[in-house]
Amino acid sequence: MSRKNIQLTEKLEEYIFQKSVREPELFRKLREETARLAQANMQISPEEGQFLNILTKLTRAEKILEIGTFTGYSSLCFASALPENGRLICCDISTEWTNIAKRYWKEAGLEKKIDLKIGSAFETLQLLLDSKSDLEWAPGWSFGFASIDLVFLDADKENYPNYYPLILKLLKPGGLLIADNVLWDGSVVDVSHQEPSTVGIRTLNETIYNDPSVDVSMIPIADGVSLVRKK
Ligand SMILES: C[S@@+](CC[C@H](N)C(=O)[O-])C[C@H]1O[C@@H](n2cnc3c(N)ncnc32)[C@H](O)[C@@H]1O
Repeated sequence: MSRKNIQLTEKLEEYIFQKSVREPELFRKLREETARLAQANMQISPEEGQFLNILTKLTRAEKILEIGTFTGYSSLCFASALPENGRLICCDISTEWTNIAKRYWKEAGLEKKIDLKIGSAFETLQLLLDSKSDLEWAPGWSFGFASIDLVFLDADKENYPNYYPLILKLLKPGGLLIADNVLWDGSVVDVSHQEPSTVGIRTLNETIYNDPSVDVSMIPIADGVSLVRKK
């Protein structure tokens, strides 16, 4: 019985890209623009983006929350997979980076499906949980307990454990949390790494593993992605 995942050589990675990634031209343009930023490595890969896109379609998610938008690559992947009546709520602390995202939402014709909340993720999660009626930045939608189909977590890693209980409350039963960077470039298994980001990710991974209220699968795609289904 094997517990081994295939080791990806550069050649195999290239093969996966060549034979599976169908990246729209506009998405590629955003990657090129983001590559000029010093923080470009925060952007998800096209392979992961396509994975998020297919998960959105498979789950038939209609209401998605993204925590950590940056210049918008993952948001394009989610919004382009939403049905006509679907909505993506994006949350980030940076107007500078999300202004880039906004340009691409417009160019992709997806801006009417996306609402942006600038502010700390913790505050936004609380706001969504406490709100019974329309929020001025997300008109026409109600939130609160068990109101969201899918959450993508890709912001400040040290706070992942603080976000988790709020996310679980916001998710509908059967809803999906997609947590990004759960392998954190391998540092989760290296005890010499005790920086807050690594500790945050380790704590989240442990919490999810011990949480009987969810199903989980940790997938070695990109920097590691956990799929967490609320029972
Ligand atoms: C890894 S990037 C997100 C990448 C993005 N998903 C993409 O596809 O390009 C993380 C983002 O989280 C944002 N962020 C950091 N701390 C945050 C916080 N406390 N609340 C909300 N967003 C935060 C950063 O501004 C940054 O844009």
